[in-house]
Amino acid sequence: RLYNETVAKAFLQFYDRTAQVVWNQFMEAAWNYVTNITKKNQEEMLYKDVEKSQHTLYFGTRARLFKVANFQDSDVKRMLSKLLNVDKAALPKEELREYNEILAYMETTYSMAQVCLNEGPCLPLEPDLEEVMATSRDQKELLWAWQGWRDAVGRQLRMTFERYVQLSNKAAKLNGYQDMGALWRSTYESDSLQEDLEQLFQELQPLYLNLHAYVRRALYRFYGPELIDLRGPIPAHILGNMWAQSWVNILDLALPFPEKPPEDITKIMKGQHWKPEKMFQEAEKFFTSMGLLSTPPEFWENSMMERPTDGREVECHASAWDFYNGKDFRIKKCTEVTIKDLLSIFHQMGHIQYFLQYKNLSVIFRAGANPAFEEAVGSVVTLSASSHKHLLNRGLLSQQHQDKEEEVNFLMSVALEKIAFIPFAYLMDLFRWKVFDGTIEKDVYNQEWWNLRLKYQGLCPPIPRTEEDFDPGAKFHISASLPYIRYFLSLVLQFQFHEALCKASGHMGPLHRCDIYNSKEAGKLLEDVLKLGSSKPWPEVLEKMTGETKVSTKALMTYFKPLLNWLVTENVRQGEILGWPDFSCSFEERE
Ligand SMILES: O=C(CCC(O)(O)[C@H](Cc1ccccc1)NC(=O)c1ccccc1)N[C@@H](Cc1ccccc1)C(=O)O
Ligand SMILES: [Zn+2]
Repeated sequence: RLYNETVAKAFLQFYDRTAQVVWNQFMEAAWNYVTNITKKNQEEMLYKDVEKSQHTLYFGTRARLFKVANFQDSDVKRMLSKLLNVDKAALPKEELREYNEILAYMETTYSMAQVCLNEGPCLPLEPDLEEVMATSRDQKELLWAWQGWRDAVGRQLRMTFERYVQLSNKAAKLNGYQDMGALWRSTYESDSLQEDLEQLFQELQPLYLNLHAYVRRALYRFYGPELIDLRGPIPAHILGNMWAQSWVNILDLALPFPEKPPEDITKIMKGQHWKPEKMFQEAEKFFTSMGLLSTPPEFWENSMMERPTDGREVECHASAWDFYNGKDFRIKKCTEVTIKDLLSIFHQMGHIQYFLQYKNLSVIFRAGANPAFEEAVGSVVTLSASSHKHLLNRGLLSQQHQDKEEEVNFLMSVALEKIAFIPFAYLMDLFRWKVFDGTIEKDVYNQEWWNLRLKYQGLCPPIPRTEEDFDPGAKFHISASLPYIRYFLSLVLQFQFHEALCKASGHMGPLHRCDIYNSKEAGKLLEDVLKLGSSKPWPEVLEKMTGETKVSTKALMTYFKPLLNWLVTENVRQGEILGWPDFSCSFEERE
């Protein structure tokens, strides 16, 4: 039967109306589960997931019947093509059930894991183990938390992950993809994605290598030669973060001008009696100050802003939720009153703003132009929110702190967050793409993980690792089957966005002093991009925002230029070796 364009439009309207109901029911069930982890709530979620998959499969198979080639309406063609990928719904019933149980098991194991002190309490990751990793300067205590977490999570997921890979690849093949990595990469609609990513990574290498050498020296000064080799990789447990993905918590050890320490904003927040709700209001106020949309009452009624104290088990990893009814939007976060959590809430509120802006589109287009755009929206606002100009304006700093040396100190704090993150965000999916395409076989998962950690981040595990361990599983996104390359791309994009929004706001001067707060012009530019959702190819959307159609590291390099100059001078002065040439993460063979 020749399906024509008119029929296609009716088909897509029917899809849209039914999808809103089915997706809303699934999101409610998923929300009930992650905010109250019980067997019953898991069963309810798995049931709603099956219903969602049946709906997806019904429309996915029928979308294939349309001869889109001679259709006129580009929206209709784009919508139909997006329906063709049914993801895991392509699996036979029993395997879909097994797959969903595996996904729930991995994510729940991660969320419920704790590390127990010999006699005494067991510590969850948030806030306790993260607090240890951020504040302890005792490498034995850091090792206890680092190893304990990997024993409690990674080791438990190893076998399940192997089956997860098999079923993921089967689902990908049933959708016409080589493997699940190919399916994940397809969301970027680019046939040169991997080459483009490698190019971006290479451009950022000088910045990372100089930061790595400088931080290695700082850690050497504090922990001494028994822990640090000035020509080698850095042990992964002393960087201030469970995964060494952000180094900002060791700023005190790496401050370029220690005689001009930055103010402790967390202390100021606590002194001003900030509460989680006020943190959320502060983030929302940033968006409304730009003329963007405010959150509806449902947001304030239904969000989970703190870890519950009624004994419920919850998933604490922060996330933003769209309930696909144009009204109900939520954030789930186990908020602590810290500057780190305030900035994280800005990031989550960026997801919410995207939901609000595209809520009148078909559900098919209710997504970011690509996943990196989704991640970049909240992060770009964070760049302004964390500027001294903004913090001073909001009463979170008592003075501007902008003499030359304080400026280097500030840029160092941003670099320890953003530049340290680059190789981590890049390798996370380099690892999984290789696992999915079979380059990394299951009997070498852990050593291949550490090969990548050495090659890209210049890190080594603090103690010998075996193939009973599964260290990648100790990171949320791997336990939750969440792609990660979006964060790498977002890191570059957010500076490109920042430059464009700062220009629109009429900002003159260095990028790191720009604050787009209150700028209606920047708000308008952002709004025009966000309300497109995923209805247009992302290069078109990028051009609307920045005038460019390609992701470029230029803005990021401009932002950090003053710091790179200082770092190069400092590293030359110290005679540093950049990188970790000819090193492996070897351990003396145990006698
Ligand atoms: O994981 C996050 C923040 C959580 C999130 O907002 O990206 C969240 C991840 C998530 C959790 C559960 C289910 C799905 C995704 N993403 C969202 O809430 C989200 C993303 C896209 C659309 C709608 C919501 N950040 C990453 C990377 C990062 C980002 C920013 C600063 C530092 C580090 C991390 O912590 O490693
Ligand atoms: Zn995010």
